[in-house]
Amino acid sequence: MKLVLATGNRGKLREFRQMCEDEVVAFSDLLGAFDIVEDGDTFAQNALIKARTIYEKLKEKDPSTDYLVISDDSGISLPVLNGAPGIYSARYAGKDVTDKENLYKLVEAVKEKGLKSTPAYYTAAIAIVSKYGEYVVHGWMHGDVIDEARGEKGFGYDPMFIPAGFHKTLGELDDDIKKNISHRGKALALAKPIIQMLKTK
Ligand SMILES: O=c1nc[nH]c2c1ncn2[C@H]1C[C@H](O)[C@@H](COP(=O)(O)OP(=O)(O)OP(=O)(O)O)O1
Ligand SMILES: [Mg+2]
Repeated sequence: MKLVLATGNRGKLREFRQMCEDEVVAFSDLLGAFDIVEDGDTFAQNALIKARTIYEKLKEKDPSTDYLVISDDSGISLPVLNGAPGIYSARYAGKDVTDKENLYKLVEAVKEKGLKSTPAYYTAAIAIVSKYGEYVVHGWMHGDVIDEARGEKGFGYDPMFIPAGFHKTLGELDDDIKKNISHRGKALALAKPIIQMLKTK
């Protein structure tokens, strides 16, 4: 069974493909690319919005196929910023901004607090939508963000995030380290048995 991933984020698509044994198809390959309005109040609500939207459009297009759609809504939260940017991580620097603009705005926010580093955590909510129902699982990754960006690996805020127990940023660490400790990897570890159960129904 193909897993359809309801994301437009290339970094996420790469990581899901690295972590999933099943073939992961980007929804844009089946439906063309389009934005989905994420107006939920939580990561879980936004993940469900994305997975439901793609599932419904696929069913309209091809009613005879059983699709299993998964999505990921994720972000970074800083207690020193009362949890910001949180669910607004993708648009922290504004509408239609790049990862780099978001990253450097958060680096500046850490500097404005007069800090060299401060605790932070990533949250990932993965939603699964199929004809048998809907499921949501979560994963978190704790660490610190620093007042500079180091390395080009990963995506988004990775160059300023140092996972707990490490001294390098996720911009400096390889994907094969990140996938074993990340919020996305932990959420996917919970999603996989559900996906397996749905595949065998
Ligand atoms: O592992 C990560 N490493 C670095 N940054 C990350 C990570 N995980 C999420 N993030 C950041 C990127 C984006 O600024 C926001 C996700 O926003 P989010 O709406 O879930 O994703 P998105 O808009 O990029 O793509 P989509 O909604 O199509 O899945 O948090
Ligand atoms: Mg998004």
